[in-house]
Formats: sequence, C-alpha cells, structure tokens
Amino acid sequence: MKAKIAVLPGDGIGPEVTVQARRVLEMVGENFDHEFSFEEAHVGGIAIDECGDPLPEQTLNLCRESDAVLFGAIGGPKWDDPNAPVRPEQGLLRLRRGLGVFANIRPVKPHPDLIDQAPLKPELLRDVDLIVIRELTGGIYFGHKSRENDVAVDTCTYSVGEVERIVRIAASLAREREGRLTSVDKANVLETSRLWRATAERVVHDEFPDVKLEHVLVDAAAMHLLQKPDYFDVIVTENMFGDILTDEASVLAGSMGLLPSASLSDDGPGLYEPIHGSAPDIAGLGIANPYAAISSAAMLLRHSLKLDEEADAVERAVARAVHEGALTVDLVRDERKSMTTAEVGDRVCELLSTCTACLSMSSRGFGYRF
Ligand SMILES: NC(=O)C1=CN([C@@H]2O[C@H](COP(=O)(O)OP(=O)(O)OC[C@H]3O[C@@H](n4cnc5c(N)ncnc54)[C@H](O)[C@@H]3O)[C@@H](O)[C@H]2O)C=CC1
Ligand SMILES: CC(C)CC(=O)C(=O)O
Ligand SMILES: [Mg+2]
Repeated sequence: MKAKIAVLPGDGIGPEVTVQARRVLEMVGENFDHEFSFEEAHVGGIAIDECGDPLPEQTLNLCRESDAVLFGAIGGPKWDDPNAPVRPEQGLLRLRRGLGVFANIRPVKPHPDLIDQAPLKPELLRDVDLIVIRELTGGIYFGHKSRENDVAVDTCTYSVGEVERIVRIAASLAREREGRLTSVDKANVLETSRLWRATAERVVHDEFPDVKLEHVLVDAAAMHLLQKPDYFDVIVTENMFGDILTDEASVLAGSMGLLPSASLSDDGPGLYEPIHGSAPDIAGLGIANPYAAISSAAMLLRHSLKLDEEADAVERAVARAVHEGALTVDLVRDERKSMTTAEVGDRVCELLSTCTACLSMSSRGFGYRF
C-alpha cells in the first residue's frame, strides 16, 4: 500500500526517539513491500525559534493531508519563561484540536522480562494489562484562561456530546476485552465530573448493557493503580486525569520510555506519540528509550493504516529485543550493560528483517489487546 506519514520530531529527546520509530516504519515498508513516504515538519519550541508559532500553518496542513502523524515530544527549559507569550505545549494542544483527535489510547502492559526491575513487587505486576482511554480535546487544558493581578483562572468545560463519544469508544473496547470499564472522575466535587458520571452511566446502560461499569474517584484511582494494578481492564477518564494517571501507570511498565499512544478522531489522520515529554534532563545524550516511540509506530500501522500483521511484527520485534536485553539505561541496573537509543533502534530493525519468529503470523506477539 501507499501511505504518507507526517513526522514531527519536536524538541529535546523527541527527534532522538522519532528517528528510530521512522527507521522501523521504513524497514516495515521494505520488508512488506509498502510505499511509505515521510515528510518532516517543525512543532513546539523549534517552531517558535523558527517562526514564532509552535504550530505553523504548514505543519498543520501537512498533518491534515497525511494518512498519519508520528510525533516526538515538545517543550524544554529554553521556552519555559512563565511570561513568554507562546509556549511549545500550545503547539501540541492546537495540533490535537486541529486534527480532532479526541480519543487517546494508552495501553499499559509490563513486559515479563522487566517486571523484576520495576519498583513495585513482581506479584503486583504479572497480570497487569490495562488501557487508559483519555479524552484529549476538552476539559481544563482547553478552557478559557485568564490572569489579572494576583488572580489566575483556568476553566474546565465538558459537554454531554464530548463525554458520550469517548465513553462509547471505551465501552466498545471493554466489550472486546474483559467487559469491565472503570470511569474515573471527581464527582464528589466537580460539576463536570457529575455530568461525566451521569452520561457514562446512561451510555453504558443503554448501549453496552453487557459492559460492567464502575465509577472511581480520581484520588482513589491513583492509589489503586499502585495497590492493585491488575484489577483494571479499561479506564476512561477526562483529559487532565488521564494525563496524570498515565505518567503514574508508566511506573508499572518500568519506564516513561515504554508507553506508546494513539490519538484518534472519527475520521482523518491519527496522531501517534510516546506518552513522555522532551526529557530535557537526558536530551542530547543519546540514551533516551525509543521503545515508546517505536511502539507508537506499531499503533500507527494498526490503527491508521490497518496493517495488523505489520504492527504485530513490530511489537514482536520489540518484545524480542527487550527479552534479549537490548535496553537503554533507564531499564538496566548496571549502566555498562545499557545500549544507546540508536543501538536499540538498530536491534529492532535487525530483528524485523532477520527474525522469522517476529515475522511469523503464527507466533504470539506481545499482544496489546485492542
Ligand atoms: N507530549 C509531549 O510532548 C509532552 C511534553 N512535555 C514537556 O516536556 C518537558 C519535560 O517535562 P517532564 O515533566 O520532565 O516530563 P518528561 O516526560 O519529559 O520526563 C519525565 C522523566 O522521565 C524521563 N523520561 C521521559 N522519557 C524518557 C525516555 N524516552 N527514556 C528515558 N527516560 C525518559 C525523563 O528523563 C524524566 O526524568 C516539559 O517542557 C513538558 O511540558 C511533557 C509531557 C508530554
Ligand atoms: C502538553 C501536555 C498536555 C502533554 C502531556 O503531558 C501529555 O499529553 O501527556
Ligand atoms: Mg503527560
């Protein structure tokens, strides 16, 4: 097949991990005989430096006319001045809104070979296999903001329609998995959460009677994620809660550098990005973990290009590479045994072209279930 992929590396470790994800897609194109074309554009801080706008019009246009968007990360201390008129993060938020990608899918499934190194007890992690569905284009990140003298305001707004569509996606997914949906809110305090809860209740009751819905307050959910993470199947929640809970959930997998994501709209290109940020503390050192970006590329193959076999092959190559110990420093106890970002990318590409088990449809992959 032919596909046009927009590549937005961004800032910090964004370009370092995105180049590895792009190499993996190129390798998939070669091995499976697809014609993928790639076009890069600036977003975030680098775009501010270039033209004063974190999402230049040509970047958004490129994304709109592509089949999918591969995104790195944005932001960093250079653009962190609280009085700055524009910030890199605005570029990402405008991109998500501009593409209408309201459904952010963040799977969390610890790799069996990494469980012993995670900060939580192995017995808590062995059966963890959960997906967070985060509403991505509404809520407090997009509400009206103001600042006057000593007072600042951020507004959180949700409409019934916004809640209905994200709950439908989450409930459909739960139906294909274990049929358990946990809706996370703060309905004891927030009016938006009370609307969220009532809407989720109605949609699931009317349209997904086979799905078991429960409501958990976000503060308790933060605790349960660490105390009994294997309890969860599908979690659906609003934008900011999903942002925070998935950083927490990355601890279950072992590193921020492991969690991928897909952001989808009703139609149009999907946006694929690791859940982590630009990691200024390690940027430029060549040690960032590229697995989250590479796994996001697998999600791109599956969701935007409908290439399941190819997506499975990438996930199997990642699983195999992790099993062999192809790990960056965030995942190894002995630094001398770590690989660089590029070495990990090399190994995944090698496995994709040489490992018959990775390419074989009959062998089992890592198996994100969605
Ligand atoms: N999607 C995006 O582009 C996001 C951008 N940001 C921006 O990124 C900048 C830094 O934010 P932080 O709060 O430090 O969050 P961060 O996610 O960039 O980093 C948090 C911690 O995780 C580590 N980490 C992150 N990705 C890693 C990887 N691939 N391999 C190994 N270690 C990794 C970092 O070294 C750091 O210690 C800020 O400007 C923030 O606004 C933050 C989150 C998401
Ligand atoms: C600009 C931020 C909202 C990005 C972020 O933290 C995320 O999407 O996880
Ligand atoms: Mg985040």
